[in-house]
Amino acid sequence: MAAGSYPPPRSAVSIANYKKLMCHVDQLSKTCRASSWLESMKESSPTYLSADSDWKRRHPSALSKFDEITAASMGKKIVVFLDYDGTLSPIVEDPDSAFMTESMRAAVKGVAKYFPTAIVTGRCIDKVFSFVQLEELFYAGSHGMDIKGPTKCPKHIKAQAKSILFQPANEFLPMINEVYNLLLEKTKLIPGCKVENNRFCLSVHFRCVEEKRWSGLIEEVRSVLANYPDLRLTQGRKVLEIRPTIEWNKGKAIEFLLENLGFDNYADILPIYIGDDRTDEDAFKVLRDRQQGFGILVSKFPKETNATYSLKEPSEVKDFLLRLADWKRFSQRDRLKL
Ligand SMILES: O=P(O)(O)OC[C@H]1O[C@H](O[C@H]2O[C@H](CO)[C@@H](O)[C@H](O)[C@H]2O)[C@H](O)[C@@H](O)[C@@H]1O
Repeated sequence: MAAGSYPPPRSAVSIANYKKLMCHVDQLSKTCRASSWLESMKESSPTYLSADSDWKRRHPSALSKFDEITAASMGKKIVVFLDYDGTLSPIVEDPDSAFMTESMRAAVKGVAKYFPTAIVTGRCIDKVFSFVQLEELFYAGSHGMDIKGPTKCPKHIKAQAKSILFQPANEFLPMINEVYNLLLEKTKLIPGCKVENNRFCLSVHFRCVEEKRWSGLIEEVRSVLANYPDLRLTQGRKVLEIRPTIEWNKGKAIEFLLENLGFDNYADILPIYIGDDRTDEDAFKVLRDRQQGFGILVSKFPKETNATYSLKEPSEVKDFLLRLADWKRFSQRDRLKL
């Protein structure tokens, strides 16, 4: 008998046995779905690739190809997009302690002096602002579902861009808060688990949860979400992320920002996006598909990516940002000398 066929063949199996069988099939498929989540939780993100040398050729260091990047920007306006965790700050166990260094802050401030610069993060804006503390930046929090212009506008930012405020998932706020409370309750007995409210999305952290408890955790999370079909589950670096099912992500957020920065000719912009996680791939893909600008993946290991270039870790991100600001400063000075 084909599993799940309907109506049940009465001659072959009694109704009671059929129900038992269906229950078993249902359990089995739940276990399969949970175990595929479990497998994915065990992997890093995005998926690691084993062969190294070809990857480095396809995604060379943005530092070694710095001249190529600046050459492509000739006659164009560079716009800088920066992910936060794992890009500007190293990954740490406690999400509340993911501070960026003073020298990284100075490097970000340096690029923002010359180029429109945005932080694009899964965090809520208030939280990421408490880490970054730079008023001259655009912020796209909650995976791009909360976009805000700078509170202190550098001269090169057009006035209309300053007032940007866009929140495409507003109607989901009550639901997100309800699910946040349910998840707090459901996971309170799982040692090391932390639920973070990122305003328009939620994070369930399992970095500090013993691996033997991961399957229990994913079951709890999925049991809560079963009653909320308008929310979906994705995964980042040792974190389960819950967000509205709307067609919005970091890629859409950067498209929105590019279109609303107030430049006359959108085609004359060269966006540079630097990020380390799966959610950043949406932004890399937008740039790749539009053949506009460059994605830079931050990773020590080869990973499947839509980024063009790579950087190994936040300290290299800092070097890249410092170099970009220096390059602009010197090229402006040279122009003045002419
Ligand atoms: O888009 P991002 O800025 O990269 O935000 C993605 C998630 O980042 C944070 O979690 C990650 O960093 C933590 C601190 O280093 C680390 O403990 C955790 O394991 C990582 O997944 C943030 O806490 C999450 O809410 C974001 O979704």
